[in-house]
Amino acid sequence: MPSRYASTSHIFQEEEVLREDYRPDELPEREDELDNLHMALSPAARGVGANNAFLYGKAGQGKTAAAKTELAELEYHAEEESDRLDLTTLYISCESHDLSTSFRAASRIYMELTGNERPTGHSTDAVMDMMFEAMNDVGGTIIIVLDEIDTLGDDDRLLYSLPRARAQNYVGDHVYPSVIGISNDLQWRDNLSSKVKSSLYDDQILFSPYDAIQLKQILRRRAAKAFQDTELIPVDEADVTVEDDTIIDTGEFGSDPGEVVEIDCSGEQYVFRSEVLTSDVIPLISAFAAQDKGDARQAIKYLRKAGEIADANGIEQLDEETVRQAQSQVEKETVTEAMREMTTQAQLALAAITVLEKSGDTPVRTKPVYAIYQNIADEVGADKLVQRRMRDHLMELDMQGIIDARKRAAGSVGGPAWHFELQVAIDIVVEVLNEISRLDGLNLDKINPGKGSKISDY
Ligand SMILES: Nc1ncnc2c1ncn2[C@@H]1O[C@H](COP(=O)(O)OP(=O)(O)OP(=O)(O)O)[C@@H](O)[C@H]1O
Repeated sequence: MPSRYASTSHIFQEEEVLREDYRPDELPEREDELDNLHMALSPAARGVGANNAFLYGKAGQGKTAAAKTELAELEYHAEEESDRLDLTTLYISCESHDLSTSFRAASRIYMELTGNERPTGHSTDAVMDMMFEAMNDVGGTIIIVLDEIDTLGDDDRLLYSLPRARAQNYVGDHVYPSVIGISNDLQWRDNLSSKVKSSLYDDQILFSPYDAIQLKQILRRRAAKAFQDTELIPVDEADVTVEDDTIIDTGEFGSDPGEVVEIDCSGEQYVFRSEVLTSDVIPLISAFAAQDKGDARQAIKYLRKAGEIADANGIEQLDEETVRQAQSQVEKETVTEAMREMTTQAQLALAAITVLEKSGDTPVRTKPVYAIYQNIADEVGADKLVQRRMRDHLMELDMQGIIDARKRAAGSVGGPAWHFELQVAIDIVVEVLNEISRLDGLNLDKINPGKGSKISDY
C-alpha cells in the first residue's frame, strides 16, 4: 500500500523550533527581567548564596525560559571557575510531577540531589531532614527552581523552611541554598502567609504580557529557523536599498523583496523574507495573541498549527485564511482538553451558561444560571450543588479563560453584581459538551432558558 507519509516538508525546515520544549538562544524582550534575575543570582558567582527570587506573571511570558537561560549562564561561569566555585542547580516543575505537597516536593529535591529512589514510609518532617542532609553532602551553592510553585497550595512548610535553612541550622555553614519560585497564579502569591512572603521574596520580578510588537519579533526569529525559504538578513548584507524603513531598490528579489523589520530592542534593522509565509501571517497571529493574553506560547502554537495545516493540505503559502483556521483549531483543542479534565459539576455550570448564550441572554447573573443548572442536573441525573458552590465553578471557568466573569452595575437596586458569559466560540463548547459521555442524553436545545436576564432587564 502506498504510504501517505512524507519524509520532507515543503513548509517546515526545522519544525522542532516551534515545539514547546525548544529553548530559544535569546530573550531580548526580557532584557530587564533577566538583568534583575542576574542581580539576584550574582552572589552565587562569588561563591555565596543567591538571593531568593520570585518570578511571576501570566502564562507564556517567558518566566521559565528566563530562569533556564540565566541559570545556564551561571552554570557556565561556575564551570569556568570550577576550582573556586561549587554550584548545583535543580529545576523542578511542581505541576508535572504532581508535587502538590511539601512532602512530594521535598522528596523530589532529595531524589535529584542524591540519585536515590523516592523515600517512602516517612513523615514530611523526616523527608525534609533527608533533603537537608543531602544538601549537606552536596555542599556549596544550591539553587532550586520551583516552577508552578503555586501547586503547593497553602502547604507552605517547604517554602518556609528552605529560605531559613542556614539561619535555623538545618544545613551547615558550607551550604548556601536558595529558591527561584515561578508562578502565574497571582492570587496565590498575594495569599501566602507573611512569614513565607518575607523570606521567599528577596527579589520579585514581574513579567508583564507581551504586546503585538514584541510577539512579532519573537515569531520572526522563530519563523526564520522553522520554515523553508524564510530568512532574516541584516539590512546592510541584503541586496536591497532601504530608506526610512522602506525598501526602495529591490535588488535581485524584484517583486518579492521582503520587508524591513526589527527583531530585538537593539534598533538594528533586518530584511525578513519568506516564500512560505505571506506578509500578513505574523502580524495577524501577533494581533490575535496580543488581544487575548499576550501569551508567546499561544502565538507560537498558532504559527505551528498554521504550518501543519498548510503542510497537510499541500498549501504552498500560509496566509490569513490558514491562520484563522489554525486559531480556531488551537482554541478548540485547548477548550476540549480543559473541558475533558473538568469535574462534572463544572461541565454542568458551563452547559448552563451555554444555554443562556445560545438564547442571547448573556451576560447573565448567577441566579438565572443556577436555575438552568438545576434543570440540567435533573436532566442528566447529577447531584445539585447550592448556588454558591456552583458560582465557585463559574469563577474557576473564568480562571481557565472559558467564560468571562465580570462585576457590572446591576441597575437601580444593590451594588455591582457578577455577570457571566462565554469567552470562547459557542459552537466549540456545544460540540465538546455533546461529546462528553457523562452528559449523555443532554440536549441543550431542549433546555428552556426561561425568562432572559440580560443586564438591560435589571
Ligand atoms: N522573549 C521570548 N523570546 C522567544 N521565545 C519566548 C520568549 N518568551 C517566551 N518564549 C517562548 O514562549 C513559550 C512559553 O514561555 P515560558 O514557558 O518561558 O513561559 P512562562 O511564563 O514560564 O509560562 P507558564 O507560566 O505558563 O509556564 C516557550 O516556548 C518560550 O520559549
